[in-house]
Amino acid sequence: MSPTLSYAAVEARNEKEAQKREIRRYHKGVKHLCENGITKVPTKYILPVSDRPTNVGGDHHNAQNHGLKLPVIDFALLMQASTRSHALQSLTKACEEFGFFQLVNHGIERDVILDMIEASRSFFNLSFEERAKYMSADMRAPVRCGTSFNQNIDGVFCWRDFLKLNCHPLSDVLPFWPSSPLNLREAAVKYSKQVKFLYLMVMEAIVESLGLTKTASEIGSGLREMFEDGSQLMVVNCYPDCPEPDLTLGMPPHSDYGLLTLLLQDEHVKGLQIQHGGRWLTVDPIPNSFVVNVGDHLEIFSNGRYKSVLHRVVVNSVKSRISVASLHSRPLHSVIRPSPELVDEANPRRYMDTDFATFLDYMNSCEHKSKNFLDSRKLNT
Ligand SMILES: O=C(O)CCC(=O)C(=O)O
Ligand SMILES: [Fe+2]
Repeated sequence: MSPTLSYAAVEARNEKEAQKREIRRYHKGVKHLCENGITKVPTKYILPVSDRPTNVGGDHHNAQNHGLKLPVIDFALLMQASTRSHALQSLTKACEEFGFFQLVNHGIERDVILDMIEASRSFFNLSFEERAKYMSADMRAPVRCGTSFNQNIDGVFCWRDFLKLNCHPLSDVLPFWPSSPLNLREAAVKYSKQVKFLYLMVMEAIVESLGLTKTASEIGSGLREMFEDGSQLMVVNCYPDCPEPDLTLGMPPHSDYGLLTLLLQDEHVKGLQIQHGGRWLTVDPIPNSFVVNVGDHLEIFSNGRYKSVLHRVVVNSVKSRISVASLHSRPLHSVIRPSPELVDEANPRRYMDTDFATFLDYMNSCEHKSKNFLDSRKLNT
């Protein structure tokens, strides 16, 4: 016979059940929420006033009103012997001053890019049940669909759903990638390969821009291999239009963990903001370009000369936004450490060794805020 519960106990139990149902609902993602016709942002997504996009540091005139033209790096000029050294100087300046730049004349065919965007959009237009097949809490899964920033840990959720495709080694992971929409695999394979090539070229230029001649000549042709066998994670971000965009964010302030991120921004819908000079500045999209940014691993590798920069995403009430970020680093278990050529008496080593696996463990264990992972790797110099 079951014990009789008091009225208060029944109420408390019902309340708890309702809360659990609510949490399960949020874990289904923002797209699902919107498809069910919400007209207000649920409390779970409402940021404290100080973290809201319109009110950073009490400065109501920041962010959205200030467009930012990031430094532009012309890939074709970087690849041409007669113009390389000038282009390298621009690259150094962009990495030192902004940690971000826009890469134009990158040579990736327009169709490859448009097909990737189209396939991404189609994926998020699939039914919830279809997308849910790829939901997983395992950070190392070859494919992972989810919501918010780190949904297992985030106190306040952010207004983003994502599809993460592990791209390396491709032949091992490909069978796990979504089989619908039908064009997704083909589009993502073509796109990821071409972006990887672009990354390798830019990374080589960055090694040169850091003046790592010894590293480059010692490793010789091995330099390419050093990065070629690295990890590549493609993150397709979907930010549905939001009824109250001032209360929440598509992504909270964060830095990317890898060496470099190559980001395909929506050409028509702004949203990316970077922190520069103590303000949040909106990046104006340049058609047919990539936004490239320094990640934590490059900050470590360059012994702090190039810094990863905080960025976040704001949402809007009119148009949903898609972006595709390709995050590149060394292989999962390779050690990332400051290049010995950048360490001497005047420039002591500023970071301890780390690797991608350590980062994943960190992400699983605490709320990833701002640059706290990188801070945990800093040495007191
Ligand atoms: O959507 C964007 O513009 C930025 C995405 C981003 O920061 C990321 O995926 O790490
Ligand atoms: Fe990012």
